[in-house]
Amino acid sequence: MIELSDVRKVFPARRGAAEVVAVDGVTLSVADGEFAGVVGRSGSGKSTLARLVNLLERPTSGRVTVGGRVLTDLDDDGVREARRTVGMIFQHFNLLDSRTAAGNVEHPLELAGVGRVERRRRVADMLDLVGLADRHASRPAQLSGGQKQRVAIARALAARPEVLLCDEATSALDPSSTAGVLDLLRRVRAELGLTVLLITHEMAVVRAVCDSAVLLESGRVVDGGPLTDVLARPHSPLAAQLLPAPALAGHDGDLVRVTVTEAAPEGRVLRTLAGELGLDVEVVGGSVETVAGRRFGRLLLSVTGDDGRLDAALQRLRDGGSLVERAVPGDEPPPWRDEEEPAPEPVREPYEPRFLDAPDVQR
Ligand SMILES: Nc1ncnc2c1ncn2[C@@H]1O[C@H](COP(=O)(O)OP(=O)(O)OP(=O)(O)O)[C@@H](O)[C@H]1O
Repeated sequence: MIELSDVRKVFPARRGAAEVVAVDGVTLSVADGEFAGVVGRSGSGKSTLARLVNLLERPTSGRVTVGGRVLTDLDDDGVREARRTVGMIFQHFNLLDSRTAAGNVEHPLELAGVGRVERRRRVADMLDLVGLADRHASRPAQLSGGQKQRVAIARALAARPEVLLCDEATSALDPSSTAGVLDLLRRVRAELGLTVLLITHEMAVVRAVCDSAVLLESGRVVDGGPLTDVLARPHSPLAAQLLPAPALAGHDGDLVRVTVTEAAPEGRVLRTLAGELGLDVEVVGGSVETVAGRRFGRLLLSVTGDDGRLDAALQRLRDGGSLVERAVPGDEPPPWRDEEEPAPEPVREPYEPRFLDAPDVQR
């Protein structure tokens, strides 16, 4: 379980730059075994939030609890020890070039003082788990991006963490490697009962694997919850990013937004408007997808015909449980582009200070 209670992180002013409030009073709870996403535009505080969970950054104020232990009450030695219960994977893998896949997975176990026989056993188990047993002797340069991330996952899991933090873990991968890594994360979550906190700017990743998500804006949580709740809320800014259907100017008819759930499917809306009323209906945007095992969607219709009949029909549809409303151009922000490059990394302390001893560390 991860619990953040009113957590704030302020980076002090430096070299002429003003102070930055990166995380601004976040309260968040991720249950044992939950797969939770944190999304937001570049600079909204996602990575800082992830680094606060394992105290790579100490919060300026607030409380961080992982697995029942209040990390913010621990001294630096206590935090180093507790950090073993929190694995982390990164966009650029952070593997040691000079070591083989097996050597990389073994590294944190060496640092933790695990004996040689046990180390070897766990390395073999972990490489097997991520499907890379036959590449144990390969060096990172000989592996694809997806394989490197699998090694990084094996390394993160070798110390048997309770929590796995994934910071843009698929952002450097092509779509098929992304799908493979997400499948693997889903599988290890199920097999090992892990709690996963996944930081991403890619909505497709959230739709594919998360049970819940929060939307960060300027360091604050502005929306969130189980995806099945979020996607059923017509005015959710997070749903507008997960299944975008923004109203754009340039359509002849009246715009109607339909929120699609299994309890409120779009069929009745289309049958009523087009079939019963004979209005001219065109789908001008949106999508319907399976998320968290259920069918959800947001559709934007352009409806041409008698205005008064349309209003009466929308009211009747709402009374019958359909989620419909008039939309006007610009009433919700356009989606962030999935391919949007995250901003350059700010200078940060490394994941594991002792990795710095290695001359070939990649960051
Ligand atoms: N070590 C640091 N020192 C100063 N400012 C920092 C530091 N780390 C992050 N920031 C600032 O905090 C804000 C949030 O940054 P953060 O990297 O957490 O956002 P993000 O949502 O992860 O962005 P991205 O998706 O681009 O990685 C930004 O304004 C960033 O410049």
